[in-house]
Amino acid sequence: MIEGLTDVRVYSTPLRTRFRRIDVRDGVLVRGPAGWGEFSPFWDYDDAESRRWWASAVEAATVGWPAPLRDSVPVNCIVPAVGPEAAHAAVVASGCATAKVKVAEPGQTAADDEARVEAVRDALGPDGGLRVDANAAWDVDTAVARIRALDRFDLQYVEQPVATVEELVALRRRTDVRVAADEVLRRSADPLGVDLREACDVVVLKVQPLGGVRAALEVAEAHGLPCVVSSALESSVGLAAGVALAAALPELPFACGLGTLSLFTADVSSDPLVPVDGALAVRAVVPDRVAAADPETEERWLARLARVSA
Ligand SMILES: O=C(O)CCC(=O)C1=CC=C[C@@H](O)[C@@H]1C(=O)O
Ligand SMILES: [Mg+2]
Repeated sequence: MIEGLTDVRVYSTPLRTRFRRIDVRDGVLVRGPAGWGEFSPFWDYDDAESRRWWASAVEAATVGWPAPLRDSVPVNCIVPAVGPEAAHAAVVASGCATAKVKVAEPGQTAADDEARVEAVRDALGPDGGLRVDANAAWDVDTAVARIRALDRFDLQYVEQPVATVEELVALRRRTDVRVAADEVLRRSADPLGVDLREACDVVVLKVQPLGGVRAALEVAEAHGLPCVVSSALESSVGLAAGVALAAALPELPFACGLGTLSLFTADVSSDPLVPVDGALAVRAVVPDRVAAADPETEERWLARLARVSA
């Protein structure tokens, strides 16, 4: 057992829809004097990159989070790379006034993206917030053309359309649509030091990849741009850390990307962090319903935890 921690539980849950090229989400939940924390770096992250994810779990379990400035956090509905009917239904079922749509999925076409985004605009109505996330898939010319086509449906912003800071800067000179930075920040070795001036209008903050709520607050302060807190596709335990960050930010101008439990077939808690009227309550989560992972998954996570926490 790691010092100060009283419980270590491995969870594993199938996703409803393939997302980020995975079908099952798994991770470790740890309990300490301040509550529960989640450690769930994706399997394509190496041990060095996973250290910030571990720091986030340790913060949650041992010291907890800064005092909240609000008691609920508006969230967007997440729409994976599904067909237009399923996209429409996901938005309506969510009750959220804002939606984020995945675009540029490998194997899909520009027409697939446009049909999905059109269906989401239809479901939201003209006043809803509609953003897209390309996960760095485009080059600058492609991004300019695709964003122009998708902005027929009135985009709030486009998240990580191209891969690098330099490309973001070049793109921003050629589009009027707001640009949000995600991967350039969360996968950077130095999230405080990345030069985002001229690269984006919005910063996406994710608690685990940035090393905890306090570390993410420092990143927000360093960049001085409007922030959106998003999940790293976590169980309710990890989502609670995102909600705590969103609740502690001095300003929260946009809905947050924390409405991702709809992608899970089951949660670790009998009181899951799902949006009610488009918002999440700021509260602690107790994982009282952890479905045991298979022995091989359990073994893999405990070995990973031992390496990363060493
Ligand atoms: O931002 C949201 O609404 C949901 C979270 C989300 O999209 C993501 C969560 C986890 C991994 C990422 O590929 C993805 C993202 O790129 O933002
Ligand atoms: Mg993103």
